[in-house]
Amino acid sequence: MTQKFQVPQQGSKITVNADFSLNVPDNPIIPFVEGDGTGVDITPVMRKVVDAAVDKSYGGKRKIAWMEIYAGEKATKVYDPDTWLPDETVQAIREYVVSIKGPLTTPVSGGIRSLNVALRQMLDLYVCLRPVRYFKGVPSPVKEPEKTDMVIFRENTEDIYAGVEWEAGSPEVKKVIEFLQKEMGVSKIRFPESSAIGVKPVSIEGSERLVRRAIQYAIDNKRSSVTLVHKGNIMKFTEGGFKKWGYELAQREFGAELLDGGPWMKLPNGIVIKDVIADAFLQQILLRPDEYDVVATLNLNGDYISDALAAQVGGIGIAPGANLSDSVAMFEATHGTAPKYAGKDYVNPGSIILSAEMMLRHMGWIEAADLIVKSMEQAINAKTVTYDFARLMPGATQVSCSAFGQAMIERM
Ligand SMILES: NC(=O)C1=CN([C@@H]2O[C@H](COP(=O)(O)OP(=O)(O)OC[C@H]3O[C@@H](n4cnc5c(N)ncnc54)[C@H](OP(=O)(O)O)[C@@H]3O)[C@@H](O)[C@H]2O)C=CC1
Ligand SMILES: O=C(O)CCC(=O)C(=O)O
Ligand SMILES: [Mg+2]
Repeated sequence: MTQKFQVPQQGSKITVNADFSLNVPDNPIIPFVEGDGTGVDITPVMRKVVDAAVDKSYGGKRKIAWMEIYAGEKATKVYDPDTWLPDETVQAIREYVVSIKGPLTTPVSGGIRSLNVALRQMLDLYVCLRPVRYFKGVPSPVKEPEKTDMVIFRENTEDIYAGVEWEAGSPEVKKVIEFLQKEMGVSKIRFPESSAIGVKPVSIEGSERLVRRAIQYAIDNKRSSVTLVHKGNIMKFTEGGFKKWGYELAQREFGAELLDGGPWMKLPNGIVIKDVIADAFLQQILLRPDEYDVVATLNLNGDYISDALAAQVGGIGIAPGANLSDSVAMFEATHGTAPKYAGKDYVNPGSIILSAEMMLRHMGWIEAADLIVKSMEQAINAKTVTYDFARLMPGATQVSCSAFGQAMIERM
């Protein structure tokens, strides 16, 4: 099949060195996936804002050569009705090293499995990095939102999220149940005739590489603690394993020592390694958010925690993220396609813009990244905001998705 996307003439590839540092040319080719639903609204605004920030910061010396690649509904139109995630899209994300994507729809119950999850698994993007911080002036449901300043490291390739499951009533699930009952002695499946079954794989390697990245991040960014969030009291070998392997790694690779007899630990530089059970964590982040800093957790917990923490600082309209392997980085918003608002130029583009801000920082284009943060802070300060903030912000001027991007550009 001939390649469906156009490689820009003017740009060149970002490359990776043996130590995983990047060589970023002045005109890097950055692949982007527009995304389904509100992707058509937020992705073009993100590109405009990024182009303006780069132009203002480097006076034309640097410029991104955007390259559209396809996934989701748009891929079914560009390729054929059954092609949701073309091989060449996956290959481009791998080859061009740094990319950004809009949200992709996953139907509930039947239909295709998540393309987002598939991308993370196929490219082994094992870290889902989601920083959560407060922007002054953003309306929040908590009294002191500025106390929430956490960086989530969510394991991105394993867990019940990996999608190993069988439908109720299927011949496959019957086989699995029979195996569990007859060969594994499982007697606790409450309704064996009508159960669907899912499997939760959690490995030592998968847990260790995630916790390693979280601890290294805490060290590099002078953070105060790393908290392992798990449900290890109930799921002893999977979530409990994650906690155990996390502590062991901290001790073995980072020289952590027991704190007051354990189980909490302390690194030689004072960073505390601790753990908390997931349900308790979800109430403590509301009551005492300042006790948490870097958070390392499994895939499903991380999904829930991301949206919950985002709400504390104003909602998923400004919650950015990155999916990372050792070499490849694919940036994306925390939120989904918000289908009811699709194509209405209505939603907040802040989340994908801040994901692009993370991308620029990752590329070492710090000045442009800083300019994005500054202009967003100023637009919010001027109470020029999209519906999600305006409905909670007395005296705000509600603007469209594209007008919010424009308001940022005017403040650069
Ligand atoms: N990485 C990805 O691509 C992701 C994809 N998805 C997929 O997206 C689809 C829809 O999922 P759903 O559960 O509705 O979750 P969404 O995150 O798409 O939307 C939930 C709610 O969040 C608010 N919201 C979402 N985006 C924005 C934005 N840009 N600005 C302001 N508010 C926003 C809206 O709240 P309100 O109604 O209050 O205005 C919206 O109704 C599903 O198919 C899901 O699988 C979900 C998450 C991530
Ligand atoms: O893949 C999806 O559709 C949902 C993913 C999601 O909610 C997330 O990664 O935060
Ligand atoms: Mg989610």
